[in-house]
Amino acid sequence: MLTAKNLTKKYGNHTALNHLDLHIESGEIFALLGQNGAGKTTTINLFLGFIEPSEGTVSINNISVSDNALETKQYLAYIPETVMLYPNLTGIENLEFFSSLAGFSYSKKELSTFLSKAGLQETAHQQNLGGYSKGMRQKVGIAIAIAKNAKALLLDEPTSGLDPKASNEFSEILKELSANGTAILMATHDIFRAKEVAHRIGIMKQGNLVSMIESKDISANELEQLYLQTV
Ligand SMILES: Nc1ncnc2c1ncn2[C@@H]1O[C@H](COP(=O)(O)OP(=O)(O)OP(=O)(O)O)[C@@H](O)[C@H]1O
Repeated sequence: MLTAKNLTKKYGNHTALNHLDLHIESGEIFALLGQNGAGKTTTINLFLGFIEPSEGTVSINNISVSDNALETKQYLAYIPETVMLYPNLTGIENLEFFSSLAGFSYSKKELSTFLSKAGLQETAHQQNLGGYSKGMRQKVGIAIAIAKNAKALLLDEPTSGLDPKASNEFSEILKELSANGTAILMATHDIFRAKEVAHRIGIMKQGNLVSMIESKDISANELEQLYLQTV
């Protein structure tokens, strides 16, 4: 579903991402670990089409992002570290607006069901976003992904700043989306969460994907050791 071939991004003489080869299947959760500046956000931004590769290709559902930026966006949902929504609109109104941009027209009841599926308590559906916590905004981001029926979900440090319970709930929702066939690429600094939620984990260093592990083959402690040895 998400494929990078020989994907490289240079800024002047600096190589932010170096010959990345990666394929993430439908239903797979892939976590990218790595120190600040390792190239995780660059990878996500290339999949989103926010930046152009210097070399190589990136495709979603076998469609090239460079050649068909609009088409590939139909398949994608993106949750950045801080989900930016309209503070003066309610949860339902935000969801209505963003799903309409993707060409969907849902009833208020359907929109409310998506928010509940994303784990947002019903009392918050009619409240303005301005009063939401970070975790609640992340849930609206998840609801947008559900409403768009996204085949692929890109997440950039989605659990940073969430309390452990909110982070755990978030991981459970990611697992449900994956069970329904969504491919998920998640950049994170949370080694424990990566082990918990991902099927495979990649560790990046200075633009290179230097380790790739099946999470079933490693404990959280071993993963932490590997991370510390790698970066
Ligand atoms: N617009 C830009 N111009 C120049 N260099 C950039 C630009 N964007 C990113 N870089 C560089 O590319 C490298 C990779 O950055 P990237 O944001 O992908 O790292 P990251 O792994 O996401 O880090 P973090 O964990 O801090 O979010 C860094 O050295 C960064 O300084």
